[in-house]
Amino acid sequence: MRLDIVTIFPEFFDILDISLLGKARRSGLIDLAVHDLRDYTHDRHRTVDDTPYGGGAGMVMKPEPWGEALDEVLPQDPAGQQPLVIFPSPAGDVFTQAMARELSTEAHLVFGCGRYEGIDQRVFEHTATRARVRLVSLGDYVLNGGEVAVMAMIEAIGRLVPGVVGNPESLVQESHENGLLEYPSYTKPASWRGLDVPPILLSGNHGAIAQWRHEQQVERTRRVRPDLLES
Ligand SMILES: NC(=O)c1ccno1
Repeated sequence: MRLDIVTIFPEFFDILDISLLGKARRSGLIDLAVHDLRDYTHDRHRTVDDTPYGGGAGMVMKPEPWGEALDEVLPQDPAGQQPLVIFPSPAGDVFTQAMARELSTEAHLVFGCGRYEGIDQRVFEHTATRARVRLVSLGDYVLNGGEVAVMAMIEAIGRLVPGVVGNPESLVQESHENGLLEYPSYTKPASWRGLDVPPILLSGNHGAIAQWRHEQQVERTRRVRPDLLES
């Protein structure tokens, strides 16, 4: 999987050199490049924003730097499947585990990190003439920019790329994978500060353990996220 990130804070993504994603990059499972939007400006101040047409508070990201950055990142003649360009936005489709799994099968994802009051609308329109474009939201709240959202999405998507997580079994019983929240987990010691591990987990009866875990998932989901049981 190829990942490109366009941002005015490239150093924000230095953390992607460590942990599972860093290992996936070194093994070649994931090819990631971060691009500084200011490298596509041509004035002394490396300007990426300007005042909004129609007035209003704040600044809007100029289209020209975005156009030149995406000229470099997107294939000029997309022979194969067009890349998917994702712009984090509170106005986007809500990011879910199902979406993460869907996106983990993409060959090339490009993430465009907006800042200020947002990106000139024509960037989305022009990019859609040469790639698939999706606005995606982490949830109903506003961040100062897209970088935090892109970090979360890359983590959620990257870990689902085959080979990134050592034991794929560990991906199966996670929250939201089967529409339910995960069951509670325990490890040694069997008793800690007067709190004991549920005896069923020490029974060695794998069938009974699986049943108990499913019951825990349903109970936790009903208590915390009843909406998941409606879908
Ligand atoms: N809710 C979000 O994903 C978001 C992205 C940028 N600002 O907010």
